[in-house]
Amino acid sequence: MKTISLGTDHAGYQLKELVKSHLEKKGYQIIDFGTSSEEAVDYADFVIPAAEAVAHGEADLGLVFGGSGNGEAIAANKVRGVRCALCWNVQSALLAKEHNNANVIALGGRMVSDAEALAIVDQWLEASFEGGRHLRRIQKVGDYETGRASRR
Ligand SMILES: O=C(CO)[C@H](O)[C@H](O)COP(=O)(O)O
Repeated sequence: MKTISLGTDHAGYQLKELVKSHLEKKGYQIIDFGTSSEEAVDYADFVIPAAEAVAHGEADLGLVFGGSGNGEAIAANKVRGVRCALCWNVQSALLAKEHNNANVIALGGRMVSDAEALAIVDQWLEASFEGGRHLRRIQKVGDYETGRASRR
């Protein structure tokens, strides 16, 4: 069974706990990088470690949470090797895997209902990367990230 890393700030804490319980019931291994309460914190301190766990191969996939998910996606995408997609509905989650092969997704706890969030997570986990033209595209992004190809 896959290992999934989790990271959140205070605004995503409740949703992180809900998703954690949902995934544990399904048998996933969880690495929880916190935060562990609704006390205000800075998302970079929790999201970047969760993203690094994916980049370093300690986790297969990662989930990051915040109020909107925007800053969390930005932070996760600073980690080399991470493709983090902000997901706000089931369709965006499906495409995050089928087209982008996102290895991390970001969710906004103030943006989606609990039911929507669980449906998003399940859709992303169940979907498959299509490859083909999408592989070529994510490879170009990866080549830029590793400095092998300038886009100018
Ligand atoms: O979504 C976020 C970043 O994109 C944060 O969760 C949000 O900015 C936290 O806001 P506040 O400190 O007002 O609770």
